[in-house]
This record gives sequence, structure tokens and C-alpha cells, in this order.
Amino acid sequence: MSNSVLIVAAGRGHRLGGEIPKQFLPIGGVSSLRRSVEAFLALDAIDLLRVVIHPDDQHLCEQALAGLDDRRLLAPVHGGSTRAESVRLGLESFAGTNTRKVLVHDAARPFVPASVIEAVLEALNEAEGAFAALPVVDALWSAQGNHAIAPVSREGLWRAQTPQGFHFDRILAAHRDHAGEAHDDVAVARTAGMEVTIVEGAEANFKITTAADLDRAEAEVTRLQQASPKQDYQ
Ligand SMILES: Nc1ccn([C@@H]2O[C@H](COP(=O)(O)OP(=O)(O)OP(=O)(O)O)[C@@H](O)[C@H]2O)c(=O)n1
Ligand SMILES: C[C@](O)(CO)[C@H](O)COP(=O)(O)O
Repeated sequence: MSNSVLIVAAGRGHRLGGEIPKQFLPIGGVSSLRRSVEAFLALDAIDLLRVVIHPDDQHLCEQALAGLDDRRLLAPVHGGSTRAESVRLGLESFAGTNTRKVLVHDAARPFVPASVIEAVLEALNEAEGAFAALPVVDALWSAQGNHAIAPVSREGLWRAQTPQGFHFDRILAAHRDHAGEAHDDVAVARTAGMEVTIVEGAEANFKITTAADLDRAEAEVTRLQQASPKQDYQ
């Protein structure tokens, strides 16, 4: 039975803007998509990996993944106009394989640590779903415009990341039943009544959403190069 990975990369990156979708932009010379794919393929526990792309991005995807010679890397499939639709189409592409656990990861999270991926996989031995998240630590306020109104409890609040992992048959059925957009795949799973466990995410596993995140990503590459100068981050 396989552990399969879907890297969703069909978004348009409207909040960042620009001609080229953010997952294909170079960060220290290597795209976020390629960094995400390589992070999963570095693990022996991963059996299959598929990227979900926009139909217009076939060439960008080929460029981003050029030279990656790994039999576990399958041909990309096309996504949809919402993230939920892209995930569902990716999941459909694994029907007929012997996938038992599936991990869904944003191409826009290029620095996912191996320990986080392994923790999600491990949690799926006990739970139908598991995902990486970090607890909210800052004080929270509700506001109207920039006028503070009232404090809000941070108790029990988590910041969701990916990977989000699930027992394959259950999450495929949940996505087929789910109408419209979803907060994330945990929301789809919870709507279907699945039990979902939280495992500890990582600050480095941030999502590139805005221009400030791209700057942060460049800084992260510099930090990684300094921590491990022999590695080729280009
Ligand atoms: N229709 C979509 C929308 C999003 N994604 C993917 O889902 C991940 C997280 O989504 P987000 O950060 O919201 O990406 P975008 O939708 O591209 O960004 P924006 O909302 O700014 O347009 C990204 O890797 C993105 O490519 C996808 O595969 N298909
Ligand atoms: C799936 C996700 O990355 C979890 O944090 C997130 O939901 C992506 O979309 P968002 O629109 O940036 O919240």
C-alpha cells in the first residue's frame, strides 16, 4: 500500500501579483514548486508524487522540474478554479493506484521540514486525518478598522499549514461529496465526520502569499546556506 503526495500548484497567485505564478518564481535560483517536490522525494517513505497544475502552466512546470529523474514522480494533472477542486482532481488521479495514505501540500510552502512530513505520516497510523499547525501565541484583538474593540481568547486556536494527510478512500469520498470552496482539506474532512489530529508544524514552513513572503523566502535560503554551506541551494 502506497503513501502518495499531491503538490497543489494550480493557483494564480493573485495576492502576490505579477506575470508568473508564485510557485514558479526562483527563490535563491530554485522555484518553490521544485523545493516542495524535492522535500518529499527526499523521503523513502514516499511512494508516489503528483503535481497539480493550471493548464496554462505546462511549460513552466516542465522547466521547474527539469532533470528530476525519479520514478515516483508522476506526470502532472490539471487542477480547477479553486484549491478544493484542484485537490479533488488530484485525488481522482490516484484512484486505481494502491494509495492508502495521501498527503496534500501547497507548492507555495517550499521549506517543509522532513520531520513535519514524517510526523503527519506517523499520525495517520492512528487517525484518519492529520495536519501540521502551530498554536497562536500572540494576543488577539477584534477591531473595527484600526480601532481595537475587544480581546479575543487565543485558547485552542491553531494556524493551519500543510501537509494535510488522510486515509485515501475517506478523503476522496469526502471531496466528491463537498460542494464549492473549502477553508482547506481538513475542513472537507471534518464536514465528512473524519477525526483529524494536529501535529506540530514549523515556522519555516510558511506559505508564500505576498511580496513580503518572497523576501522572507530569500532570507530563509541564505540562512540554510549559512547553516549548511556544502549543500547546493544554487
Ligand atoms: N485553484 C487553485 C488555487 C490554489 N492552488 C494551490 O494551493 C496552494 C495554496 O493556495 P494559495 O496560497 O491561496 O495560492 P493562490 O490561489 O495561487 O494565491 P491567491 O489566493 O493569492 O491567488 C498554492 O500552492 C496554489 O498553487 C491550486 O492548486 N489550485
Ligand atoms: C491550505 C492552507 O495552506 C492552510 O494554511 C491555506 O488554507 C491556503 O489558503 P489561504 O487562502 O492562504 O488561507
